[in-house]
Amino acid sequence: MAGAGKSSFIQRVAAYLHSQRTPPYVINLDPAVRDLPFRPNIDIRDTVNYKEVMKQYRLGPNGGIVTALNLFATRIDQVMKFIEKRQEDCGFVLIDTPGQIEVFTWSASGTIITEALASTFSTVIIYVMDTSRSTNPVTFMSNMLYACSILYKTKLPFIVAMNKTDIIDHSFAVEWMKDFESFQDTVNRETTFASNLTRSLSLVLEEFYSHLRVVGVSAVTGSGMDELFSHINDAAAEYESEYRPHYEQLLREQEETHSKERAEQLERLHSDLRNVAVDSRTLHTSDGNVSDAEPGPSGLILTRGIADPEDDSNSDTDTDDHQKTEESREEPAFHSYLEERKRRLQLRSNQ
Ligand SMILES: Nc1nc2c(ncn2[C@@H]2O[C@H](COP(=O)(O)OP(=O)(O)OP(=O)(O)O)[C@@H](O)[C@H]2O)c(=O)[nH]1
Repeated sequence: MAGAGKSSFIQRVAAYLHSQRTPPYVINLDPAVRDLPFRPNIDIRDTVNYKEVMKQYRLGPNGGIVTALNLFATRIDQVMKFIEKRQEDCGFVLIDTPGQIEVFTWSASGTIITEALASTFSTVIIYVMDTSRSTNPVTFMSNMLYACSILYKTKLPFIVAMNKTDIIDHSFAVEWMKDFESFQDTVNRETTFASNLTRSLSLVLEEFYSHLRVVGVSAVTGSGMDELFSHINDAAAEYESEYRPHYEQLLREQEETHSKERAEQLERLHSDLRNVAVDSRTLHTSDGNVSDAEPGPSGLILTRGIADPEDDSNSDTDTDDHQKTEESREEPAFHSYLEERKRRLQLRSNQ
């Protein structure tokens, strides 16, 4: 959520990795952020001018961010190449995303970017939550619903980083997740519609909580980093054992579907060409012989337009008929003309 401390968290994680002598590769995907507490290696703001996008397309702030991300998503191949190049010397790639859930998680470009990354690299989602602003059970539940929807949308290994533990310890939230009664007791103190809904939802989320990795961190003090990385390593291992085979299976299925479609298209092409061949029936091989066999498509193309001497001699078209008739009429006429000329000359010589 906005202001949860995502950018501060990235900065803290990057500092931690630097201290471990494994500097990360950092990408900023938030086009609307004004000041970043870290220097990204790739920054969406270098590619797309968010303010200009808003002006040109007459959009509001969220529309501007979505459009900027759409434009950036068209370059994801290049981003992937940059990451691949740096894979040797960077063990981790940190990606800061826009906070609004509809802008990244539920947008087409957000999905394209996530899937491109997740189909190639060990990808882990970290949901940064503002612990100090989640002490109210209704706000806590909103945060959990956000987290849950991101998990179900991305279907990737997932960690909840409860940030700002320097302000308040996250143990109350962990207790609410583990102990349903304790959460109900807190909610029961309120009788609003939101609290009734929250009570029902907590039942639904029990299953989600049971598989969740939760860690308390402070982007300001840097506490919780060791535990966070232990969770990240677990999550990465989970990616390799469960998600990668799943993605590879999906890729194989996609490839199979494509090759099946290609084969069907080729088959359609063959049968179309066979239909053409049926019309012409008799075909001529390249050596000039007549073949009754059905040709392949290339045979048909090669023999098209080759002249057949027999056809020429036996040609029996309307035009030929017309020429023959004319010639047969012209010959006796010419004879009688010559006869007439001869007769006149004889007459003239006799006179
Ligand atoms: N006390 C305390 N404050 C924090 C912590 N992390 C972040 N903050 C403060 O929370 C505010 C928001 O932090 P950001 O890192 O900008 O949060 P963000 O989620 O990136 O914000 P948006 O990009 O606006 O969504 C800033 O004033 C930070 O100093 C923390 O661990 N403890």
